[in-house]
Amino acid sequence: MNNTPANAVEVRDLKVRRGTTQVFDGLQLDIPRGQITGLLGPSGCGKTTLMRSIVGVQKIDSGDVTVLDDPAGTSPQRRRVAYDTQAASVYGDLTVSQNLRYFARLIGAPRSDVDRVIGQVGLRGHADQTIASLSGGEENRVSLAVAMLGSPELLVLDEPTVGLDPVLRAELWTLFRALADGGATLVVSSHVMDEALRCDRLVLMRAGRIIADTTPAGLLAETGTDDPDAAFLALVERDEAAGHHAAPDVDTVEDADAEAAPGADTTPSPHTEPEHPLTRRELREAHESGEHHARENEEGER
Ligand SMILES: Nc1ncnc2c1ncn2[C@@H]1O[C@H](COP(=O)(O)OP(=O)(O)OP(=O)(O)O)[C@@H](O)[C@H]1O
Repeated sequence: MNNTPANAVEVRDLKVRRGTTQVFDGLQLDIPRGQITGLLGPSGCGKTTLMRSIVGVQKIDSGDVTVLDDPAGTSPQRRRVAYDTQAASVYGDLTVSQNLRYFARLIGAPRSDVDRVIGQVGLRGHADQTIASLSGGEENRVSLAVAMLGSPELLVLDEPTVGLDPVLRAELWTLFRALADGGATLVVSSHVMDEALRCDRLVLMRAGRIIADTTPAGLLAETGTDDPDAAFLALVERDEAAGHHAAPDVDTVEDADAEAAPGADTTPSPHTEPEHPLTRRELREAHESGEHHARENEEGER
């Protein structure tokens, strides 16, 4: 196993089953520090499952996921790794700044971080609005702001720009670049291929496999096109020509609820998604229940 400190994340022989779907069957991946790595691929290819594995909330069957030199999900990472899920995980009846002050206290981030992150996600004008009164895109930006509290070393962002207009998307990518320039490592998933060109590195996934691990320039050069969508299609065709299946076997997703860890908060709420526990949300739950959620990864999915 390569323990190069230059990597923020190392995935070795990862096998993950979700329900009856074998999502990964021996995945290998290195994610370098201080860069923006884009995770791209069609819906269901395993992007979220990989992110969950990196932040340590996904039960794995076998393999190793090493994050910032420790096993994924271990307690040293609680403040060093942030996870922004697809579903915003904030309190609807609190204002933007109340939410951020609350989460800042939980993770021990300086109070001055609250103003900083509200400004960075462009929500200064909405700081005193309740979450329930925000648009979906604004609410997602609050969740992103929560992830940025405490200046984590690794930010894992699941489709952070979904539903945003092109101007806001461009602003957020400028922010991601500034965070990486400041030394942070970002893992960002997206369906939008033109966002791929803003990453330092691209991991293109298909049906639980990595079909390309490259750079934007490498992707375009390798496929002889200047259009990232065409480049991705070319790689998919190449993958198909090599005899790989289009999708993993999916028999049922009926047992999706079985993924909630014992003790996890499964109370339905428009602002939480039990299936995707948030690292900072875990902190909140641990705070509220007095329990330590490191055990979630041990007990995991049933
Ligand atoms: N709770 C679950 N129970 C059973 N199967 C699941 C569950 N969650 C995900 N899967 C399956 O695992 C596979 C990978 O899903 P995952 O959410 O990681 O994909 P994704 O690439 O993030 O998709 P999207 O871009 O739509 O978010 C899919 O086939 C999905 O149907």
